Amino acid sequence: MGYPRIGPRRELKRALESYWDGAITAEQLHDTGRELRKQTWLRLAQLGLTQLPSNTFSYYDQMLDTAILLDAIPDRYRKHHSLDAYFAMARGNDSVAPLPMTKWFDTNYHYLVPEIGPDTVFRLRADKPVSEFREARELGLITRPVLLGPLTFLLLSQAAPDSPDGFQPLDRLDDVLVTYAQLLARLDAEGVPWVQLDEPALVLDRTEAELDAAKRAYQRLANLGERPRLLLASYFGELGDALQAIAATGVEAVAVDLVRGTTDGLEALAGKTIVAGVVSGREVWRTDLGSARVTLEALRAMASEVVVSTSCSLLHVPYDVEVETELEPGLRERLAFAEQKVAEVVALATGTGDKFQTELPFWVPEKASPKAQRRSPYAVRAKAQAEYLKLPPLPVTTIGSFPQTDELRATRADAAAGRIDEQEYERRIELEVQRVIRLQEELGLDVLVHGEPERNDMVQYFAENLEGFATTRFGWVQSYGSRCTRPPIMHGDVKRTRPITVAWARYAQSLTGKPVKGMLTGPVTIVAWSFKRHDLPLAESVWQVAQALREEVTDLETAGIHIIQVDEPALREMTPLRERDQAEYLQWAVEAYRHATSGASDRTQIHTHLCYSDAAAAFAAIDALDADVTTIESARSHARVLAEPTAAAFSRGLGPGVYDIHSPRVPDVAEVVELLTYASKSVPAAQLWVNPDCGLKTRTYPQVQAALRNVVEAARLMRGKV
Ligand SMILES: Nc1nc2c(c(=O)[nH]1)N[C@@H](CNc1ccc(C(=O)N[C@@H](CCC(=O)N[C@@H](CCC(=O)N[C@@H](CCC(=O)O)C(=O)O)C(=O)O)C(=O)O)cc1)CN2
Ligand code: MET
Ligand SMILES: [Zn+2]
Repeated sequence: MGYPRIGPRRELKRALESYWDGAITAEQLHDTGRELRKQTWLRLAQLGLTQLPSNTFSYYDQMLDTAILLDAIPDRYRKHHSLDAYFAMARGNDSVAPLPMTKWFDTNYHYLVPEIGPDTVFRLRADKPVSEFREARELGLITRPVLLGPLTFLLLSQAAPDSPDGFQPLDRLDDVLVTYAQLLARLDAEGVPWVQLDEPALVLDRTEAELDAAKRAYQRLANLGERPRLLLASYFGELGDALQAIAATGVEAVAVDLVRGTTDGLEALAGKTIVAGVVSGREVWRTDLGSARVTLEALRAMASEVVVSTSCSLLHVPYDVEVETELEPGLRERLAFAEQKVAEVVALATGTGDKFQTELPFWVPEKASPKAQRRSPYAVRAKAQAEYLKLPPLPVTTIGSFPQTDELRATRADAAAGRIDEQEYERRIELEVQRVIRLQEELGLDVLVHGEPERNDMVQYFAENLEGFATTRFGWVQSYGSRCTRPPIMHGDVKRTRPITVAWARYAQSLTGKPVKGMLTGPVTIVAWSFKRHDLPLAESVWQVAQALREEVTDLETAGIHIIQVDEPALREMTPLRERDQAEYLQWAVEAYRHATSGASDRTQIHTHLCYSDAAAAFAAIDALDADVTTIESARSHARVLAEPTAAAFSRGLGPGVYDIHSPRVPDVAEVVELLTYASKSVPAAQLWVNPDCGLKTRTYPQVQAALRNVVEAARLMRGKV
């Protein structure tokens, strides 16, 4: 369905960042891209894959590539040269802000949200799919170009700012289809035998009108005279009601996710090819080949042809487990990354390969745990905290991380390679904590943080310090653009064997008379951004992490930390895609969060932080977390979320972000005052906090210093007024 593209050693990341720094030319960047594509196709062919995808490469994001393919480029980006326009849409520049970025379904991958208006002119710019097809053909390989389908493209786009009320990008379906039809004709003329159209949006709850649109769209494409054969690819869940709509069209093949879905109802696809996604593209356990064969056998009775595949693109897993020589061998042999998964697909198709069975213990659910609850209700705690902490109105704080400098990353790399000993490592981190504390005191912040300099990543760091997780050396997975994470692998029961964050928090607190906020990543987020177990319900894994965090909260309190933040930026991301599954998830997710935090005494203030989340939709869940203070991302959207009735009903501490940390721009005082003035209309002054949108780790010190100075100044101006 698709393959990682960042490079086995993150070659694309390095090339992109060098290009953005002006250190290499566009031609050199293209050379890296070409080489990565070539290596990928050759490797896939060598592994025995007979149907190779193309056009799955991207310099930043496939959604953005599709907007370019259709020439749906907002005017403000048009004055730039094409590659620069592309990166301006992706990252912004001095004169123009980027397109918004958001989560791709329930993954940790982020896409750019195109803008479609009633007047957007669609025009085919087929260069990329055509040239990638030709590149592979020059290597002697015929590929299947992969395109984002028209439904998913429009359903994930946003209405351009000047659109009339009620306009939806999907209203432009007919016009977009004209361009897709031209594209299919163009690919046909190139000799392309098959085209894959990705439609993951069809596995979500869809209205009748949307299902009708899907049926109409694919009927129309299928009825074209000159076209390659069409593979409509669904993934991340079951097609449900969309199955009938698609079955009624003339597409030759349909890909179905048989890891998250079943074969139920697939008889509807009789006469078509079923591309059977039996190897998970989302998790890293070896496939149970025996039960996959049973599934494939069942399908043979339903379809004219069965093709073996992964459940979705392999973009979401690392390249190769063989290079992870430091993993415990007993664990490594149970794992499959992209290369191993392709080998599994080939083994299933050819009927070869060992009959590897993942025999894991069956989990017996424990008795329901008692309700996790703080000792007193919020109002009582708020009073105890106000008396104890004596914070000024509109307290100023940050979200946790300070800039991750090259020196810090080098320090971590030196420690890992044994070039410096533990003592020297700790000395360097102490110096960084001192610098961060001093800076915050100078700037006049009210609640300080230690800056997270010891953490490589907010999830990986905890995983490295808990039992039950393994971490990799090269297992990078793209999160957005050039940014990657190495998701930890949950493979056993999670246990905390020693305090994790306490020593650094205590050290930071010893340097200042102001309160230092302890900093933990929440149970849902730690699990969401890890590879999960498959022998244990998700809720149980999350609960185990919650128990470990609960112990950490108690130790932080004992060490004299009176404000503790437990971040849950992935709370919304892990929400099941279908509405019918959402209530149950929210219940156990919230329960786990409360288990992690409810050991705290009344006067300990619990903060939580959410970002990349549609806070308006999440306010009810946020309220249920029962945290004393919640900080959310809002600067980029000009705090519009606060206009929602759900926000007005929110009765706890709330810190809407006033500094967009995803941009190098420094907000001025007037701008922050304006945001705070707006916020103070819906949030009572006694509840309002002042903070950036998110952590500062991707920014530089000069930016952070200037921005925080303005934020503090704005808060002081506001204190006189509210
Ligand atoms: N897990 C996770 N998911 C998340 C987020 C997050 O913070 N964590 N934030 C949101 C947005 N996603 C993001 C994802 C990644 C990064 C990010 O900055 N990633 C860094 C890597 C972070 C990391 O793990 N760094 C390690 C390893 C650094 C490294 O590259 N080391 C070199 C060697 C360095 C040297 O020799 O100097 C190497 O291994 O090759 C460290 O600092 O220790 C990057 O791609 O550049 C930011 C946001 C949502 N999802
Ligand atoms: C993606 S949310 C980040 C929260 C974390 N405490 C930080 O500041 O980096
Ligand atoms: Zn955040």
